[in-house]
Amino acid sequence: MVLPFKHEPFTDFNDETNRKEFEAALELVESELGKDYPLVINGEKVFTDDKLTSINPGNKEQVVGHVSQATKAHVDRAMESALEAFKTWRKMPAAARADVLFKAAAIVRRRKHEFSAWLVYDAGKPWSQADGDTAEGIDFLEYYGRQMLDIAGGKRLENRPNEHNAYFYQAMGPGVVIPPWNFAFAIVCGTAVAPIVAGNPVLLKPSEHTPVIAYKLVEVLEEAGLPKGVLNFIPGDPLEIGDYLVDHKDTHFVNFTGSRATGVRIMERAAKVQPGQKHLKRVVAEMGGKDTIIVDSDADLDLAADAIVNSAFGFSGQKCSACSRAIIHKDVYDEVLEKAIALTKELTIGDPAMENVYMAAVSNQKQFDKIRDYIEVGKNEGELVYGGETDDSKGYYVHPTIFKDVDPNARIMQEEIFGPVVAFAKAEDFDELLEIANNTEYGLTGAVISNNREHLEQARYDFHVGNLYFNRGCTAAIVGYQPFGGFKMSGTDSKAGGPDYLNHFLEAKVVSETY
Ligand SMILES: NC(=O)c1ccc[n+]([C@@H]2O[C@H](COP(=O)([O-])OP(=O)(O)OC[C@H]3O[C@@H](n4cnc5c(N)ncnc54)[C@H](O)[C@@H]3O)[C@@H](O)[C@H]2O)c1
Ligand SMILES: N[C@@H](CCC=O)C(=O)O
Repeated sequence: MVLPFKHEPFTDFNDETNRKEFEAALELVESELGKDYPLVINGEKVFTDDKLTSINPGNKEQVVGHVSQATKAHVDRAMESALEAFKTWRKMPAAARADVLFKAAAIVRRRKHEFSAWLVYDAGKPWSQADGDTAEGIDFLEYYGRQMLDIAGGKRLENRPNEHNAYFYQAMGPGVVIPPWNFAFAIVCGTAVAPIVAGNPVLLKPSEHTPVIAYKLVEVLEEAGLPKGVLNFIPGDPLEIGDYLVDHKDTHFVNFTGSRATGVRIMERAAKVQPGQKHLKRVVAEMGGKDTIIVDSDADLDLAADAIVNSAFGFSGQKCSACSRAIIHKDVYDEVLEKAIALTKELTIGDPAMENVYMAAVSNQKQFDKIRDYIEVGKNEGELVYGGETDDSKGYYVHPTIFKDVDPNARIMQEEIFGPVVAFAKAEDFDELLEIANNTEYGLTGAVISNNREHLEQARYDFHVGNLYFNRGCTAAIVGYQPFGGFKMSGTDSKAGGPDYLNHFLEAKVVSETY
């Protein structure tokens, strides 16, 4: 009997014992940096000469690992092994498939700080953010295992005399999983294990920025008993194998999370039927955000400032859910801005491998350059009232940055920056707060800080985002509690960590028997 789902608790780093244990995990992982990692195809470890090097974003000199890169020929081999594995994995009882996930969750839980320490080095995550990422990965394993058990029996249909009707779900076939680097354990884990537990073998192409922690997941699933060929690990240059994976005639689905540009490209390519392809491909594409917190005239202003600062600067704003727009009622604008600046001044920034800091380096040079450029753009679009400093001499450090009096149509109000930059703007009344909140092409998360029940109810239906929060920040959805996915150009609204998620990777079948 499986216990009810409960989300994995976060570690309290004020506790001396927890801090010591985390430091020990960092030491362990540091002693393992710089190793070589293979592809995994049909359970076989394949080392290639062409390797990508993963570095610590907080300390560019430090090599986290050298990871073999797959070619198109490797993709073909991986697909063949996935097709072979599909023959048996799809018929494995749902409970047995779920057990692999439950066992993997138990393994990761026992080695939780070690996984988080890998995230500190591979993704540059501060301790608490790394801990949250690992906890979310555990949650996905526990939640999707249970969800599979729940739907394994199918749905009830009506029966007539001498006729028995059955409605059940079956796997679709092998698919491709393409995650981003920003939740380098949780999203990799969730987007891979959901189709797997549903019975579909997977080709996993991790982000080129965080391949080592992705390999650690592959090891765990193997240890948990996943049969060979069900999870093929094929890191590689997206320019070489990205389109090839999506276009492959045997790809049945693409489970993608990443930028709008890549998601749209995948959608378009996957729609084209290739020679020899005998099915339509499904695409789950969870993409970017330009997320807004609106603050009403009647609101808890300390809560508002806290929500804005933590949603904008947690993990340096590198969350699709991050608050990059704070739209404030004119009566409380100055006060909220002042409080937000005061809170931001208290944030600590540094190398996350050295101490438990609030913010660390951003992920990579491309990210750093992009954010720095947007800060320059912002200087012409509003008034820089805090931060703006950047330094990539040792790692990719960007300080938390606040602009005020920005036109809601300005570039820094419309384009996803994916860094620690938040723009403030003023609105006349609640209608205008909502109008500005909705005036982007994205629709992922948003929050309303208000004591006015009528206004909250108005926002419930008129604030067009997939994940809307009242009187809290707009980040940190929890599996099973806030299923996650966006509207508009934020994606296909897949609601990861929610009760319908596995259906994206299943076909419903009806069998009707006459007696
Ligand atoms: N909506 C969500 O749930 C969610 C969650 C996390 C991140 N994101 C978004 O992800 C973005 C940041 O991640 P990123 O920088 O890794 O995004 P990205 O689009 O650059 O890369 C995402 C993945 O796609 C791969 N890729 C790149 N080009 C490809 C191609 N032509 N074909 C196939 N695969 C290709 C990359 O190698 C990577 O694995 C942000 O826009 C963020 O908002 C969204
Ligand atoms: N699910 C995460 C965001 C994932 C994207 O980066 C959150 O709710 O903050």
